[in-house]
Amino acid sequence: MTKILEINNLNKTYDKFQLKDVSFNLEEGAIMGLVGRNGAGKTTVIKSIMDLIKIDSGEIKVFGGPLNKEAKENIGIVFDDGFFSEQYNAKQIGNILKNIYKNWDSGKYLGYLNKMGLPDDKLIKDFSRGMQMKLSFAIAISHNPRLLILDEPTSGLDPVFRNEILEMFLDFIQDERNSILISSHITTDLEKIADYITFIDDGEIIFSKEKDDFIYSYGICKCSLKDLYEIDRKYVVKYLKNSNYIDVIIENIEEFRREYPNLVTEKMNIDDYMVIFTNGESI
Ligand SMILES: Nc1ncnc2c1ncn2[C@@H]1O[C@H](COP(=O)(O)OP(=O)(O)OP(=O)(O)O)[C@@H](O)[C@H]1O
Repeated sequence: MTKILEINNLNKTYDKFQLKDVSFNLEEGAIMGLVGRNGAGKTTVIKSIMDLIKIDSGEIKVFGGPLNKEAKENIGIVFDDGFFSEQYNAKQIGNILKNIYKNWDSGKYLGYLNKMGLPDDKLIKDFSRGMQMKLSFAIAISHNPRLLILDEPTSGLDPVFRNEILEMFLDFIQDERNSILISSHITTDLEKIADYITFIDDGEIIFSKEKDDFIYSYGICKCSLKDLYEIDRKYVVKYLKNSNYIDVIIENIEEFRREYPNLVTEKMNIDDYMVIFTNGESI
């Protein structure tokens, strides 16, 4: 598989925060969800990829090479904060961008505005947040990028809006050449559309793997402290004490179920993993 994005041993230090040897890859035709709690480093990774901040060390390749002008033309980016030109309407923005992007496709842009029910004559400052996000997406996609990078694109949107946007993401990767890197706190969205999940915690990658691999290899065991001490520690990623039981992240869940048929286990989801991992203890 061709790699669209390769990040190797990325390090970046702020006063009180560090990205530590961050490495992961994104393949052609795939959607990768980047998850982690507030302040884990997701936006810092995205800014590093886009060369918006100076990194300390590491190597970042897009489309197999450095982020040059041509590579930038092939990336569409959506950040969650604010809109760059609120005093314009969507039509005026299209006219500006067609002079900036070599591959700007006016027909596609107007088609997206239409499909998303966005008026082209209303000032952007009068758009709702959902409308602004949809417009950001239409802009990001209308210069025919091969890689979309989206930082919290669905936060603050209602489920109907979110669903429409998720459908557009799936549509975007249909041709199997395009890829998406999407950071989100709405892990249920990622469970719906992502092929890969990368979990970052306190500047470190905890795992980066296929979503199906995540779902099938991990599970939760709900047990007592006594049970916990009887479980072979090779299965235990972390555990979290609750008021009257313990949640344990179990690795290699199928084998675990065969070895401990009497213990109660449940399917793992990304939210549970993040909560137990970040608040829990190692054995
Ligand atoms: N310019 C900066 N100077 C100093 N510290 C910074 C700067 N930008 C970000 N940080 C710190 O780096 C850490 C990671 O921030 P980042 O925005 O990457 O997290 P995030 O995972 O995107 O969080 P969120 O989900 O809340 O958006 C935070 O502790 C933040 O305060």
